[in-house]
Amino acid sequence: MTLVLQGHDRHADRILDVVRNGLQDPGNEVVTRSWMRCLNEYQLHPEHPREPAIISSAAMQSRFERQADVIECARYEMTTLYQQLGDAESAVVLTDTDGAIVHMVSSPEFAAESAPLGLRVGAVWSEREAGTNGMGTCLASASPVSIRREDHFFSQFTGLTCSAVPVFDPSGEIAAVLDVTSRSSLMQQHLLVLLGMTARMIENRLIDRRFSNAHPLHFHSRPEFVYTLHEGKLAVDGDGRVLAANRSALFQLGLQSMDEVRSRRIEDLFQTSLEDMLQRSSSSSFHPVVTYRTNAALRFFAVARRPASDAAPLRALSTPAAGGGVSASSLAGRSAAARAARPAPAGATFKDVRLAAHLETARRVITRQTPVLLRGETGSGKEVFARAVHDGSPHAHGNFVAVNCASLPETLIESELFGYRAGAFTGAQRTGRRGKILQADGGTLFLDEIADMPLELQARLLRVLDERQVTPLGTEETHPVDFQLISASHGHLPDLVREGRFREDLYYRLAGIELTLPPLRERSDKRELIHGLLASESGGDGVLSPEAERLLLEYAWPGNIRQLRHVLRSAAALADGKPIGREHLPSLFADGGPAVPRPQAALPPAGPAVLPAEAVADGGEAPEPAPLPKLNPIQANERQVLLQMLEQHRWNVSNVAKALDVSRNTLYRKLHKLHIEISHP
Ligand SMILES: Nc1ncnc2c1ncn2[C@@H]1O[C@H](COP(=O)(O)OP(=O)(O)OP(=O)(O)O)[C@@H](O)[C@H]1O
Repeated sequence: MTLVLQGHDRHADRILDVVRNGLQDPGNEVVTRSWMRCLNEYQLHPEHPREPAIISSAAMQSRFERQADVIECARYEMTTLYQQLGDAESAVVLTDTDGAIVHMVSSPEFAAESAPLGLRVGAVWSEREAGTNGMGTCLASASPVSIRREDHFFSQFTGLTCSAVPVFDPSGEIAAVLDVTSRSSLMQQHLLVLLGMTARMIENRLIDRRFSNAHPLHFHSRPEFVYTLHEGKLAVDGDGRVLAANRSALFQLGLQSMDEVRSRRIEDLFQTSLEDMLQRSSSSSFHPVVTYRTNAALRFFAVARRPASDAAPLRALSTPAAGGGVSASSLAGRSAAARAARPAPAGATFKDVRLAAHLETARRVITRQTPVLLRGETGSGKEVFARAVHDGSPHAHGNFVAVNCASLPETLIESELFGYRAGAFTGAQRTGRRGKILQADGGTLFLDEIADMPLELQARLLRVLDERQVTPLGTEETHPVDFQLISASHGHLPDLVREGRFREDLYYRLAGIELTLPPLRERSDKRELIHGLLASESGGDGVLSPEAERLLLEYAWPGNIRQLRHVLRSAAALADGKPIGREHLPSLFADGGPAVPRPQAALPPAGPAVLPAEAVADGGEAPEPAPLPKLNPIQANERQVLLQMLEQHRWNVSNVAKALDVSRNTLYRKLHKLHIEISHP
């Protein structure tokens, strides 16, 4: 490793000079004060570097035990942060309050290179031992710090840059330090923000964990911030007394310390009782209810719940019913059936070099519970890819549950995702319904077109991802859930974040790793894909003439694999057993020409295969084409027009939406209503 000692005399001189002659750069006060402590208090000298102090593994055991819940709460967040950084020459590190490293996430290469410097579990990074450094100086100053290369007291660390933030426990004491140590000194400001967010997530988890017998109370002065990282969070006992609060709660209540809030009653803080809040929260399906701050007459929006430890077993929600309720045991049975019956799409191939590498990466990171965000043009195979990741993952025995956020009516997304109790709202099924999130428990949840999720639901989803538990509408029961998350978008989410249409914190949550799938025209396995799909669309006896093959290989495929599948299906039907030639691929290759004709023989009367939405969403058995439900003459006409437009635009929904001047959301809803299936052949 090139973390060099070179120039250490000059480095030492600079430190001694600054300490003796006072501050030259007021911006560096934290560093200068640390240098002073190192020299005067700890009697360290920059010219006499020390060997890293390492605690024996026997002694570390008791530290692990002491810090067990903090480490447990931090483990997942640290892995997520590491994936987000995408910096192979960095480590995310957690120390206890003595500066001893208790957990670390990094690449094996970086771990091996930096271990001799003491960057490993068991090493102590307090200022007393290691001089000025991210972890030690954060502990000493009890505040976030960035220690860049030459800020380090000892020259052996000047190849590194560290950013560190304190993690507080529910009593307001520092419980740990979270640090990123990297060779790169870029983006420190950005890094401190990310670290701060991660620390808050750990702190919130710690409250849930240590106070699982208490009533959680979430609040904020703006309703859209309830259930987010910015919310105030209190743990309240059965008598309505506050046991713990997060930092945001103190800030919003205008209090300085935990002592000022501990043992205060809910009535003192919000002019209402805990019972009243619980009742109103429950009857509002856990949408935030208004409440007031006593003295400052401030208005808050709040949700109170029963303790997580009271969570009812899954059975409470699961009535076996034709209408969608599914019992835990029947779910297990269905899960097995789904696995047996769920084939990879016929002709599926991932041999393109980029795609194969992405598949490998996604399969690797998903085992570490890192969420995967897929980008790719419409029809490029994001769902098929997600399914392949699921099938090769440790959760493959569970369900693969796909939810298309754009195709669900806004009013239904919430109940589809979270489920509901019988009679939770007008129109609810008599038996209640398990939401998609619960269906994905033990398996994989695939959120397609995530950019179309309404903002209020983004907050609820974020909460589920943070807390790993779900509360169906109309109930107070929380159900722990364990699922792998893959989401997809063909838009650029950071742009939407910038425009305020997508929550930044949710984006970071989803994008543990972000992979862009190549469009069909760029895939190196195009030939194989064409032949595989043709075999499946023609029942195995389709043959391409050399000219047709060349045309297919050269075409730009704006609708990607979905379009290719449709074209091959039409061509196979038109050729009727003969080799497919140019004449069977009509106007597709005349630029801007009319649509590819769809042969009646291969399809139901009014268009492509029509599947009931339910049949395709859960990754269940491969569905049979269903008979077209009865439509009135106006609907039938509308349906015909839409099918024609889809054909003209090669099944590119965005382009059709543009041509009709409606949002994609509206168009998806319309398609759904008219039983036009888009995402599958
Ligand atoms: N690797 C593949 N091999 C064979 N067929 C594939 C492959 N990937 C996708 N397909 C086919 O392409 C079509 C579109 O795939 P998919 O629904 O996964 O795309 P998508 O990117 O999720 O589309 P959208 O952006 O519209 O949601 C489906 O018919 C699917 O079976």
